[in-house]
Amino acid sequence: MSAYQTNDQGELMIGGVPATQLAQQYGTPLYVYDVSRIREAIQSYKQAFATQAINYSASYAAKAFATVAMFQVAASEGAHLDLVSGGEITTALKAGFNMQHTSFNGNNKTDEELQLALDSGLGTIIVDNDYELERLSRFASDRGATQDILLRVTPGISAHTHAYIMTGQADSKFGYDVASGQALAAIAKAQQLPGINLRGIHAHIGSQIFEVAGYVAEAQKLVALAAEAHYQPEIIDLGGGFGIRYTDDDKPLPTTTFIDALTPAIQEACAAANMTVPDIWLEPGRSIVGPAGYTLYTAGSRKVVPGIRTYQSIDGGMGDNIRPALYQAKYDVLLASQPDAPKSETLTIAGKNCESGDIIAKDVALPPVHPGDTLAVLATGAYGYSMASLYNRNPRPAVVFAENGKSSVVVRRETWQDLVDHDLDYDA
Ligand SMILES: Cc1ncc(COP(=O)(O)O)c(C=O)c1O
Ligand SMILES: N[C@@H](CCCC[NH3+])C(=O)O
Repeated sequence: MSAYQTNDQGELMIGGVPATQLAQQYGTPLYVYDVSRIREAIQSYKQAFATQAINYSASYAAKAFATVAMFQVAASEGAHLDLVSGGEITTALKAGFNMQHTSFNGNNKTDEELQLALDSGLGTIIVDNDYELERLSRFASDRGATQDILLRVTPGISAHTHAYIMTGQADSKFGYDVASGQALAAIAKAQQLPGINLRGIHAHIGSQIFEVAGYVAEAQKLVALAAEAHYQPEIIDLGGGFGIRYTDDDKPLPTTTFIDALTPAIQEACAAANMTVPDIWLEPGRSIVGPAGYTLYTAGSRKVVPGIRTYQSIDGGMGDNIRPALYQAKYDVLLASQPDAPKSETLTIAGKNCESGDIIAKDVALPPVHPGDTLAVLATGAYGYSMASLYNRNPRPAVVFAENGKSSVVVRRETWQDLVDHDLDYDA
């Protein structure tokens, strides 16, 4: 699929609605999702597994974009949810999500979060460490309950991605270390503790990954760990991390390529270890919502630094998209009214925050841009809204869903008044 769609007039279309119309109707900066693309991405996991003789579950990793409306779309497509905080659990409850179909990850779950998970009947808690395991055992036993869990382990695999989003290598804050024997000990311990039903093993090797080799190695490592522990898992959860296209530099693999590689890897490893093939669980986040999301901005002031570059400022920036500043992430930018017009300008798209590093895209080729024009940044659907901040007291943008030519607000725009509503006077 092309990275974007246009209508007969050559205008950028999102979910069947012209992007300039969305900008006019709802204001900018604005997050817009093409909901059909979210649905297609969820279905791509189902279709990829359909050809495999294996039981599976695909949980949407909510951290990529956690809102009530998104969880309702996930439910309508039959996806499960992976949650990482009390806030995400509360969002799932508000969305009316079947909590049995959710899992709960995180390296430092608080007592309140564990109790909320138990209160809400959350399906599977993915336990990260002994401190959590012992408290969960106690909390569940105290209420006469038994909680299904997986154990999160760190398999010692370095995926080729940005250092900040690598998680599977041994030097990581997440999970029980496999190499030093922590994971082996945890499997034995979890099987003994009251209030705990150990259903399997979980790992996540990183994010924005474009190779199957890491997943194959991960699958083999998890099966080997189970075999060494003389433990037959019901579930092996390989996490998420499937890479997407931000610019032409990124070459994402089709979902089927990943599934076609990791399924036989698990089957063969299980056959060699004389184990029954467990269910495979995955937790894709970025690949479900990333390409479906656009951020619309209005062009404002411009500064030409002769012989160096031209800064074109927009009415948003690092507050709504921290990824360029945090990971040196690259994005494509389009002139929404005529994305395919001849590109005669080279512009650096600068945010409005008080940071020199608040640059959304450097030296991008664009048609002539004038103040008031709508600019669209592509593939901002994952980790844009969910990592947004209030830096400089810029309110967070609204989120709009567009599908089949219709659009509606699913998160209302924050106002300046919202920002001060939480402030209290201090009687100095
Ligand atoms: C445990 C876990 N599962 C799933 C994900 C989702 O990853 P991605 O959005 O790259 O698919 C993450 C984030 O990297 C994660 O930490
Ligand atoms: N937030 C990161 C990915 C880390 C995901 C969580 N483990 C990103 O924007 O790429």
